[in-house]
Amino acid sequence: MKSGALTSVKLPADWSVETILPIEFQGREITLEAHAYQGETDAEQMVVLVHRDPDVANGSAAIPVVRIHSGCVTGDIFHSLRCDCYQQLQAALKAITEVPLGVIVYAPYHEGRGIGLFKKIQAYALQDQGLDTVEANIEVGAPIDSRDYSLAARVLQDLGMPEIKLLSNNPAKEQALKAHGIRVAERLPLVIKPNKFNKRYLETKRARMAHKL
Ligand SMILES: Nc1nc2c(ncn2[C@@H]2O[C@H](COP(=O)(O)OP(=O)(O)OP(=O)(O)O)[C@@H](O)[C@H]2O)c(=O)[nH]1
Ligand SMILES: [Zn+2]
Repeated sequence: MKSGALTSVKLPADWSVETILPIEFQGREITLEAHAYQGETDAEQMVVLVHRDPDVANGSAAIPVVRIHSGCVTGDIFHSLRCDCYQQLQAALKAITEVPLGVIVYAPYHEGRGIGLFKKIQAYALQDQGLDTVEANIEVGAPIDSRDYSLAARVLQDLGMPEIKLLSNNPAKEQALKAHGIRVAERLPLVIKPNKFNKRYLETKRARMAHKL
């Protein structure tokens, strides 16, 4: 295990394991590396999928295209139309498999922008009554966005990826990674066409959370 540049995150001795994960994607079988990481607490676990194109000479030296994806049970698993998470995840999978080196850092504990599944559904119920996504978080007594990117940054360092191309529309995510020592060479947009269920949510992200939509 390589030692990372960041020392702020206290990690257990055995904080990473690695295996191979074959997946079916768009009718094709793709074999990815799967790394699991364990943060300071049991709750902070993430899986990192790495795609390396075996046909590209020295592909591992390329600047990786990276998606840091916040867990969304309703979207990622059930393809909810209230958010854009599922489509973003699919677009990210496509993007990482089309480059010499591509990575998805999947953080289940970032569910609901860090407030967890129960409170997110509570916030949805308030949005049904007219609140927007920001107001609803405040109403349930939660921060608007409580995600912490220190572990993600530490993991990228461990993987030998101190410089990345970030798949995201969220400038705050880019800033947070930079603050934790990751160089973001480029931010690659991941814009999904709105539908009638997520139109207001996406509009609020643009207007109140500075997302580049
Ligand atoms: N609290 C809360 N969380 C939500 C809501 N809708 C989606 N989420 C969560 O928001 C997270 C995704 O964050 P987003 O703000 O959509 O996007 P982002 O990750 O900041 O930015 P991108 O990189 O551009 O996708 C997931 O964990 C979702 O579960 C909502 O209305 N309230
Ligand atoms: Zn979602």
